[in-house]
Amino acid sequence: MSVTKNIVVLPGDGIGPEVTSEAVKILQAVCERHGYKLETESYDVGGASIDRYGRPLTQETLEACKKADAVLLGAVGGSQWDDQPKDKRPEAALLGLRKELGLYANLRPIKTYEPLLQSSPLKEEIIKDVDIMIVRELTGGIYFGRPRLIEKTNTGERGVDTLVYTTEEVERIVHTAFETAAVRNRKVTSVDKANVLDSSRLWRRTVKKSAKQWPEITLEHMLVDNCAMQLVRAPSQFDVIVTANMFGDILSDEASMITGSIGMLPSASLGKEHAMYEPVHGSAPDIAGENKANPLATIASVALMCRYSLDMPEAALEIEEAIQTTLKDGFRTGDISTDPSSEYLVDTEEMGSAVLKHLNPDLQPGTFL
Ligand SMILES: NC(=O)C1=CN([C@@H]2O[C@H](COP(=O)(O)OP(=O)(O)OC[C@H]3O[C@@H](n4cnc5c(N)ncnc54)[C@H](O)[C@@H]3O)[C@@H](O)[C@H]2O)C=CC1
Ligand SMILES: CC(C)CC(=O)C(=O)O
Ligand SMILES: [Mg+2]
Repeated sequence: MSVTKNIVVLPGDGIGPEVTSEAVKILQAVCERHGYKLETESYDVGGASIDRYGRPLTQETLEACKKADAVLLGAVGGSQWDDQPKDKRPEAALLGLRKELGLYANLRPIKTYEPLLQSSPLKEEIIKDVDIMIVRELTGGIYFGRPRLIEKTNTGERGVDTLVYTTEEVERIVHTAFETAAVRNRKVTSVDKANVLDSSRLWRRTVKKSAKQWPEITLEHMLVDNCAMQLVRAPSQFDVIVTANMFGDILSDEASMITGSIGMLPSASLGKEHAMYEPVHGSAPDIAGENKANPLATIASVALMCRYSLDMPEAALEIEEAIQTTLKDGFRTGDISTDPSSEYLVDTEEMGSAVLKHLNPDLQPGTFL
């Protein structure tokens, strides 16, 4: 690994630029501390790219992402681009990046932060020991299947989406899930809808067959509707959840409330050659431009970047520890605050600065993995 870390930053739309700029501050600090030079290049993506170039993702941006050590993305989307044709919508940039960079494995850690136990709408005794890794398949399934269209019929219109999974796609995500479980608590829950969908029947059959390579890991199968319920009823039963693209998308937003807010959940999108890091949340147009967004999901995504892409595992621990101590000291953005008159109620920039101040070299074991 060279002494320079080259990162492409794609701030995107809405709160994306606000949260990525706080995360870059943290990345800069840990690179300096560990003797690396950080070089960042920023590119428009999503709606910002449509406004500037007429396209949500340019070839230049894609090429830059391919050359970088890692990519940090904020979020894309907003109602002002709703009338664009589907392949020119901001979200097409995200799907395009994932596909073109081969990012088939999306890791979404959900771990309770002790100081936030009271911010969750769920009871403390239900969420207190939660430590789940959702492993979401990211480049297949219904978001990518063809045909996909809306067409006229004799009586009106019909909309069509297509859900396809191949054995190869299932095998490689199962491999990620089992290898992840092997360094965690050795349990994989494969979530599907095999009582109805053929793609899920193939998924389940392939998972069962592949699982034989990891006899030391417990495998269970769960239908997605039951899983949605179990995540609220008894989330500590889960270690690694492996699931299809859309199921993982929905279940992770649901699971974010275990931690208190969607503003807390980071993610790593990994492929064989490239990696992209992004918060689980979207562009939050309702609070965009107000300096109100919680930057911790994006800051925690930078920790994952240090661990999986930059060969800086100590820096990952430092960032995760700094988030913990910042929360322990009481700092809260609005989404995780239970006291609107607290002197510790902070804005996006203040939260980023608080984490920066808490970066501490004397570390406890990390929070994720
Ligand atoms: N990865 C991405 O770029 C994603 C993009 N989107 C896009 O984002 C746009 C808005 O989508 P929504 O369904 O509203 O989902 P969203 O995740 O942007 O927002 C849902 C709710 O959570 C709040 N929220 C989200 N992130 C927050 C943060 N960091 N701090 C505090 N509160 C936060 C928002 O204010 C909003 O009330 C849409 O155009 C959608 O397509 C949605 C999800 C992911
Ligand atoms: C464009 C969507 C698939 C983005 C999203 O909601 C996600 O990846 O979580
Ligand atoms: Mg989502």
